[in-house]
Formats: sequence, structure tokens, C-alpha cells
Amino acid sequence: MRRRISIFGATGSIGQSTLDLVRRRPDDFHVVALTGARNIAQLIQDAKAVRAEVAVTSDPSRLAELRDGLAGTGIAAAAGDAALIEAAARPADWVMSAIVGVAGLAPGLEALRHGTTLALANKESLVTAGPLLMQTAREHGATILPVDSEHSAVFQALIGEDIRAVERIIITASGGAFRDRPLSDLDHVSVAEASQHPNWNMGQRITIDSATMFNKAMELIETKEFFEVGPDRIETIVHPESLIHALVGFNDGALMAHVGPPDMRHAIGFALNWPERRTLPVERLDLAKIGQLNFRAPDPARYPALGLASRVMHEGGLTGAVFNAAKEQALDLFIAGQCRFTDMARMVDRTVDVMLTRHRLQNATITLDNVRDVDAEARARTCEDRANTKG
Ligand SMILES: NC(=O)C1=CN([C@@H]2O[C@H](COP(=O)(O)OP(=O)(O)OC[C@H]3O[C@@H](n4cnc5c(N)ncnc54)[C@H](OP(=O)(O)O)[C@@H]3O)[C@@H](O)[C@H]2O)C=CC1
Ligand SMILES: CC(=O)[C@@H](O)[C@H](O)COP(=O)(O)O
Ligand SMILES: [Mn+2]
Repeated sequence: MRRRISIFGATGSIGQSTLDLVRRRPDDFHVVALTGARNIAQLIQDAKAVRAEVAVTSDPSRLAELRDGLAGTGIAAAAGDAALIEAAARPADWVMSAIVGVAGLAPGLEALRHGTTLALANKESLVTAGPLLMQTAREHGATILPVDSEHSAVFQALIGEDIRAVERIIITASGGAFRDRPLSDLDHVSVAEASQHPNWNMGQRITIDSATMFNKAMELIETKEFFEVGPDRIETIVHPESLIHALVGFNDGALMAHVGPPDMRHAIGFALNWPERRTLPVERLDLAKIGQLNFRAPDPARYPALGLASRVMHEGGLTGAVFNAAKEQALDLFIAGQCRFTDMARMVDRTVDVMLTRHRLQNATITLDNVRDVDAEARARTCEDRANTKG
């Protein structure tokens, strides 16, 4: 019996790695839905290659192009937010959530409502609405498998363990594009420089978030929400080689580390094959050749996003949704050349500050509508902040 799978964000970095694994085992999978946004040529090519039931673009202005490309294939074409939700509601055994940004939240929730296994790469879902996501999975008997490399690593280190015996979870950070640059340079670094990750090949947004460590900030919050452990038991450490992805510290002093090459096909393949392990096409590490691994404490002056993560975790409620929206907006401004690299953390900090004083974010119920409301306000507030401080 072939497993029915769907891939949201199929045209992106995670989506393409997922398809690479799926195409290697054509007899094992039936592809229900593939989704993308603007890369219609890729979406058409992949939908045909795996004979998907439906291909969806989130961008309604690209529907005609998608339809034309799929004409005569029997593959349905659809567009827009409602079409993404409809695709998520189609019966599937396994769904990859790899849309970038908070746009990935609603399709993931819809898939969970249908009791599927959700392979979760989209970290914004847990950051903006962790309790809602976890509760939805519980209510519908669905399973969430973490795909973010650090969380997949923690998940694997916890197999057969009792979470009550966990003293701490340490997620590693590469330090990003500017880890060795003088702090005084950071005001003037370019978008192109920030888009070069030292170890991983990923989409542009997460790559820049690695350079600011907003990515790690999100991952600390993700850890709290997914593993349901207190913020004071979650740490990060700079590990420039990105070979250890995470460590779990137990109450008997043992530290269990997950070690592997920086290739997302491991974490994706682990989720695809779970609860089994199967052979995956990733490099086998030669430790003698690697020789040594390095670690250092993150410098809070270089990475102010980490302090913000701690605040978000302690405040809770809708603070994560505000934080994420401000971060997405600040990133848009940086990519558009409208703010400096170092402005991003300052803007997010101010937006979180203002919105915490204006709203009772900590005690708010987390619903999709509430997330959307605070998301819109946080984006507007971040743009306004930029306009007011523009020198
Ligand atoms: N890349 C990685 O190694 C890792 C990624 N992640 C997380 O996984 C997610 C995906 O990352 P990554 O693959 O790098 O991102 P990419 O930018 O490479 O891909 C994003 C995908 O989302 C689609 N998309 C963009 N905007 C929208 C929208 N508004 N609505 C619907 N679809 C949209 C894109 O379509 P199109 O390209 O057609 O425009 C593309 O398919 C992110 O949340 C990221 O943080 C987590 C760990 C590692
Ligand atoms: C592959 C992955 O999971 C990324 O989130 C990765 O962790 C980014 O690297 P850093 O954020 O550590 O630079
Ligand atoms: Mn990660």
C-alpha cells in the first residue's frame, strides 16, 4: 500500500530535499498535493514527475500559468489561501509543512485536524501558536514530527527516555554568516553577505535569520513549545562546524548528542520513515578527518535576538506571534534595503515592547484569528517604527 503524502512548500529548499527522497522510492508514495508560491515552473515540473493529484500556488495571479503548464496531464491546478486549505484537507498519511513564514500555520493546522502525521519544518507554526498546534494534534489523534534539524536531533535523543529525567536541552548554533566579523562591521553588512550560510544550504530568509540568530531564537521557542519544557532548561551554544545538532542533558549527568552532516535529508528522511529507520543518502562522517569540534558561548551583544527569545518564552501567550511578525517584517525591510542588519533586532524589540504594553498578550487565547490580528498589528507597528526612525 503506497503512503499518501503532501508537500507544502514543495518548491523551496526543504520541499526539494523532500522530493529528492520521495523520487528515490517511487513505489512507496502516492503524492496527493504539492504547493508553491511563485516558482511555477518548478511546481509544474515536480507535479508531473511525481504525478501529484493537485498542484497549488498560493498566488492567485499565477493560476493561469500553472493551469497551462498542467493542461492534459490530469493534475488539478488551484490557487490562493482557500485552495491551500482544501489541499491540506485531502486525505494524506504524511504531510510536510515547509512553507516559509506564518503562512504555513493554517495549512498545517488543517492537516492536523484531519489526523495526519505532520512533518514540521515550518518553525513559525510553533513560535506563533505552539499551544494551539499541540492541542489540535492531541484532539485529532494526529502526530507532529519535528523536522528542524535541532528538534529532530532532540526528538531522536529522547527516544525511549522519560522527559522528566531531562535537565536541559542544548541546541547548537553555527553563529551564522558574521560570527567572526568585528561587531563594528555589522551596521554595514549587505543582504548578499547575510544570505551566505557557513554550513547549510537553505532558503534566503532562514539564512539571514541564522546570521542575526533570529533563527536560533525561534528554535529556543520551538523547543519550549514542542517538548513542553521550561525556558530555563533550554540553552544554545555556538558550534561553528554544525555537526552536533543538539544535546540532551539527563539527571544522571549524561549528555546525549546527535551528530551528523549538515544535510536536511537526514531530518526529513527520519520523519518520512518514522517510526522505522531506513538507509538515507547522506554523507557518513569521518571523525578522524574532522579531528576536532569547537564550542563557544554566544555573545549577547552580537546576538540580541537570543535575549528576545527568553523574553518571549517567559511572557508566553501571543507574544510569540508578535515577535515572529515583527521579525518577518524587519527581514522584509532588510532584504528591500530599507534598514540595516543591526536595525532588525532593535525594531523587533520595540514592537514586542509596545504590544506587550498595549495588549494582554500573555493571557490571550491562541486562535488562528487572534494570531492573524496581532500579526497584522505587529507588522504595521514595525513599518511605522522604521518610518519614524529613518535618518
Ligand atoms: N531550509 C532549511 O534547511 C530549513 C528550513 N526550515 C524551515 O522550513 C521552512 C521552509 O524553509 P526553506 O525551505 O528554507 O524556505 P524556501 O524559501 O526555500 O521555500 C519556501 C517555500 O514556501 C513557499 N512560499 C513562500 N511564501 C509563501 C506564502 N505566502 N504562501 C505559501 N507558500 C509560500 C515557496 O514557494 P516559491 O518558492 O514557489 O515562491 C517555497 O515553496 C521555514 O519555516 C524554515 O524556517 C527549518 C529548518 C531547516
Ligand atoms: C538546518 C537547520 O535546522 C537550520 O535551522 C540551521 O540550524 C541553521 O543554522 P544556524 O541557525 O545554527 O546557523
Ligand atoms: Mn534549525
